[in-house]
This record gives sequence, C-alpha cells and structure tokens, in this order.
Amino acid sequence: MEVIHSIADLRSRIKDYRRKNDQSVGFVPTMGYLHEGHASLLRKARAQSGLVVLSIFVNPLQFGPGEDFERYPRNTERDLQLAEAAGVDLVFMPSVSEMYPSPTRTTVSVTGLTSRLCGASRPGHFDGVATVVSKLFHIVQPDQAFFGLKDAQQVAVIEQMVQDLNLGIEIVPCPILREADGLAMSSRNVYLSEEERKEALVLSQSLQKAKAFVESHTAFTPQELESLVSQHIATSSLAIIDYVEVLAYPTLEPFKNSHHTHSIIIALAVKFGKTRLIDNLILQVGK
Ligand SMILES: Nc1ncnc2c1ncn2[C@@H]1O[C@H](COP(=O)(O)OP(=O)(O)OP(=O)(O)O)[C@@H](O)[C@H]1O
Ligand SMILES: CC(C)(CO)[C@@H](O)C(=O)[O-]
Ligand code: BAL
Repeated sequence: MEVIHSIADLRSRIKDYRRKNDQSVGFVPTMGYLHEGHASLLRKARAQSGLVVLSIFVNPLQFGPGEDFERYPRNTERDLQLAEAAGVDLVFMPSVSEMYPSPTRTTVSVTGLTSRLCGASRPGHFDGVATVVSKLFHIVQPDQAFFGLKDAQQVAVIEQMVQDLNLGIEIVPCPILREADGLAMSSRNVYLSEEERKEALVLSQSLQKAKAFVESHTAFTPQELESLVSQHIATSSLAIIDYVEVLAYPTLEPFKNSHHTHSIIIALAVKFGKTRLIDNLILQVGK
C-alpha cells in the first residue's frame, strides 16, 4: 500500500497502472476516522476492482459555519492500518491547499434532489460534496466508485451528477453497517457521551418500527410513518429532531400515499447534544 499526498503523484501512479493493466480502478472517497462501515466499502472495492484507491480528506467546502470542520475526528495511523487490512493499494491524503490552492470559483451544484433533508438543514453542503467528489473523480478517473447508503441523499446526488455530466463512472451503493445494538456506524459516534450513546438507539429502533408498520399495512401515508418515527424518537429526552421525512427514493419527491411509489426512504437527522446523527431505511412498497 502506498500513501500519496500530491495530485500529480497520484495521477502518474494511476496512469502507470492503466498502462500495464486492463483491470478496473475502484475508488472509495472518505473523510477518514475509518470504521467497519468504511471497511465494508473497501472490501467491496477490493472484490470488484483491480486497483483500489481510497481518499481521506476532510473537505472544508461541505461544512457550514459553526459545524464541526475543526474538531472532525482524525487518526491517520489507525486509518492506514484499517486500509492496509482491507487491501487498499493507494491512499490519497491531500492537504487542503493541495485540493484548493486558490479560492474555488467553480462549484458543482446538483439542484432539485438537494432541496430537502440534509440539503435543507445544511445549506451549501451538497455543493461542497458535489464539487469535491467531482474534483476527486477527475483526479482518480475510476471505473467504479463506492458510496454508503447511510448517506442515501449523497448517493442520489452523486448518481445524478454522474449522469448529468456524462462522467461514465459506475456508482456502487453499499448497505449501512450497524453496531451490534443497531446504531448506524459513523465517525461522529465518537462525540457521544455514554448516556447519549445509549439514547441514540431510538433512531434505529424507530426505523424498525416503521418497517414493521409498512409490512403490516397495505397502504399508508408518509405522514403516518413520520409521526410514528418522530414519536418514538421523542421517547428520548436528549433527542432534538432536525428532520424526519418519508419520500420516494431515489427521486426524493413527496408522495401522497404508498400506492403512488415503488421505493421509499424514511430519513432522519437528530441531534444529541452537539452531535448530529443521520440514519435512514429504504423500503420497496407494493403498488
Ligand atoms: N455505517 C456505514 N455503513 C456503510 N457505509 C458508511 C457508513 N458510514 C459511512 N459510510 C460511508 O463511507 C463513506 C465516507 O463517509 P464518511 O467518511 O463521511 O464517514 P461517516 O462515518 O459517515 O462520517 P460522518 O460522521 O461524517 O457521518 C460514505 O460513502 C459513507 O456513506
Ligand atoms: C463523499 C465525501 C468523502 C466527500 O467529501 C463525504 O461527503 C463523505 O465522507 O461521505
Ligand atoms: N458523510 C457525510 C459527510 C458530512 O457529514 O459532511
């Protein structure tokens, strides 16, 4: 495994690989502080691609004022061990000035899909994500890129960007990995106090309740599911709901009742103290 800091070095390393091999290049972009969720993406890339490229970059463009850019957790040594164990070939770890040597005057903005959920509660967030992912895609030029469905809106946004800009990269969505008790794995879980960590279980529990409701009803409205989920989350006195929304997936359009869509997402963002957690469940519903 090789660790690379400059764009020029990464480009020449990948060019070299392409010259000597006809196998595919797989890419996993991350912000580091890696956990089993990231490892599952890397293992999938390892199984499907000849060369596996991992990027670790905490992207300032996607953090709003007052968000946790400065204190976002970092542990390079542990990240490199996990990457090596997962079979990564190249780790790209650029500095902020390597990625943004001058003020960015070009922004990639995906409209429509970004007007709800995290796009509404984190203004500018998806412009920052689409811009950095598009830069990374141009640098790595992968055949496949692997993204976790924990960030399901991000998957929809990136798929739209790839389609609209004819990037010709296959986006591979990967399932959410959870702790044994159901909490979705996230680098930000490390911020939680012991009590917040216990109470955060209401998130995955509320999604399971919604799943049971969907399975036992032939038809339902999004509002029914939203109130069921919100009410369960409200059983925790520490939880402050940012949003709970049920939409069609991957269009992220509202629908009137379950007869009007095939696939739905139950998406939530909830704060415990200063820590904002997201989770979701995507379900197929009968027409
Ligand atoms: N529990 C998980 N299961 C599957 N994929 C995940 C999981 N957590 C993160 N990922 C995916 O890993 C990639 C990198 O995500 P990122 O580095 O932001 O990690 P994170 O744990 O989601 O951090 P954060 O605390 O910022 O949400 C994204 O595609 C993300 O969806
Ligand atoms: C895709 C990504 C690495 C872009 O900074 C980030 O949004 C993330 O970790 O999901
Ligand atoms: N995985 C999403 C990155 C962020 O929260 O900024």
